[in-house]
Amino acid sequence: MAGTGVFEEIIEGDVFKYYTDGEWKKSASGKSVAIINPTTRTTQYKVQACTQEEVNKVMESAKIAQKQWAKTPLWKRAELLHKAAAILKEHKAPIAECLVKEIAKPAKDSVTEVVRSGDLISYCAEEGVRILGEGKFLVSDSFPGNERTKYCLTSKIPLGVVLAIPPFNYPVNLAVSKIGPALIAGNSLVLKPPTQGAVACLHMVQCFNLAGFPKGLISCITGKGSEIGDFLTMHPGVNCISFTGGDTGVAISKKAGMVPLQMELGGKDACIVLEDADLDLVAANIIKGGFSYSGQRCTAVKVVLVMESVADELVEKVNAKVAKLKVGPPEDDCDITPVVSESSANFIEGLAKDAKTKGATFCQEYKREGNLIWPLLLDNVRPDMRIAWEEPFGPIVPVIRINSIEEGIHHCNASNFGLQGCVFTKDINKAILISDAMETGTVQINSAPARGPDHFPFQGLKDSGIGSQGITNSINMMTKIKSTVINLPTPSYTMG
Ligand SMILES: NC(=O)C1=CN([C@@H]2O[C@H](COP(=O)(O)OP(=O)(O)OC[C@H]3O[C@@H](n4cnc5c(N)ncnc54)[C@H](OP(=O)(O)O)[C@@H]3O)[C@@H](O)[C@H]2O)C=CC1
Ligand SMILES: O=C(O)[C@H](O)COP(=O)(O)O
Repeated sequence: MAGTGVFEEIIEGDVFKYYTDGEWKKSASGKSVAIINPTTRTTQYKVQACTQEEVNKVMESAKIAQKQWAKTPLWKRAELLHKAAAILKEHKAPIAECLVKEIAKPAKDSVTEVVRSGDLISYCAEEGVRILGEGKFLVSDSFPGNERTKYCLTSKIPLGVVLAIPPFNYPVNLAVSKIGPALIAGNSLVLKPPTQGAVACLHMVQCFNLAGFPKGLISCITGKGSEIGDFLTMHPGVNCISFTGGDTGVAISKKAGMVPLQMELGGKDACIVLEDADLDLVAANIIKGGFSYSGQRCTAVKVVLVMESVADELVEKVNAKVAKLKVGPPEDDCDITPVVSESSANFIEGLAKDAKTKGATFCQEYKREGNLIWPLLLDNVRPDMRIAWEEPFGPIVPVIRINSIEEGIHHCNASNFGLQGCVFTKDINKAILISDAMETGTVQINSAPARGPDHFPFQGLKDSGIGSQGITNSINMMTKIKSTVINLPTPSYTMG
């Protein structure tokens, strides 16, 4: 159960504490933020509403701790990360329980998220040891006009204090996808968890605490993003921001100072279906890609662009599978669970109503109880409908019928998003041409979009982000290059 056993020290009364200087503390604000259970719509947990003064102290400690950490041998950093990964996996049950209660993630998927996060941390440790153990050696005579008088040694060094802000939908996994690379690269880390998902994050942070990381190296500041977010992201002590979320990221990138940014934002992932596609495979991937975790994934299939000649058959196959989806509470491991908040449910409903008014075909009856929205396939969606362009982050998948491949590519590229996309066809040559034409960070051939496995590069074009994630890319992004040049008085050429 949350806040018990090894997690007892992270809670006092009914409010979870925040983590700073290797200790769990109550905020001087005396205020807390309520976390609403999306299923019951009542307060499930409370976390501290941290103050700006507390943020200042955390930044100061992070700066001091980082200096020492950067002098810690790489193999020791890796060893501690492996330890944290093992502790996290050992305590997967209580952490998964938090995910079920805070974000209504189905029970089995919640466990998977924690285990995947442990594996991600271990992989960071291994990859970091490999790629940070190497540098470059350059000699000057390769550039015109130079003799071999300069030897340049380059290595990757830490940035300093990394600020990590993950979203609600993968609070643990998208937190460790920032924490692991930051720490192995010699940075300190300040985590601002999403409000929904904060308690799961606090439990995860306790696993790092139990692993024995130095005081101040990792901190976790809680509070509403709308209240402390700007203070954190504009704080002069921050040397790098790694953010995953929605439009907030666009605003942050305009306000942040001269620091490297890693932004993974929204998406409107298109699924282009050609006439020769295996329609059973497509239907299975629309269900998995569009409806898993009730469509609350940045990589969810958010619009199907299917050739008219096979559209009827595909819609029929998808509908048959939608009918089999289990709808209900996350505790029962249902496929479709309540969406994260009432405002999110209202937004999704707004998209459905707009589509109804404009004449979309509702393949199922629209049904909602509280935050629970039944899965819905909308056929004959047209470009004048909001659902054709906006991301519902809910269990609604629109289908647009197209008459040519060019029409599909045009719709995909007209989006302001460019995260992922997918194409279904048996013709690999056509698939490659379409992949090259789609303006998205990744294109999946014959499978639904996905970020994982976690070491794959993951990046969004246009409003979908800045930079690239994935373990290797994140480690590289959280370092800078340092060069040392040895200048010789006379040229020296190696003769063997
Ligand atoms: N490309 C990707 O990898 C992914 C993208 N997303 C996108 O994220 C969105 C849904 O996630 P959601 O959590 O609602 O996204 P938000 O952008 O609302 O929130 C993301 C994080 O930002 C925090 N935050 C809010 N305001 C500020 C601020 N002013 N300054 C700094 N931080 C702030 C939030 O805290 P708090 O919760 O306290 O408000 C939360 O931790 C969707 O658009 C989805 O597509 C989601 C997952 C992955
Ligand atoms: O936030 C998200 O939606 C995730 O980045 C998606 O991860 P997945 O595609 O591996 O489920």
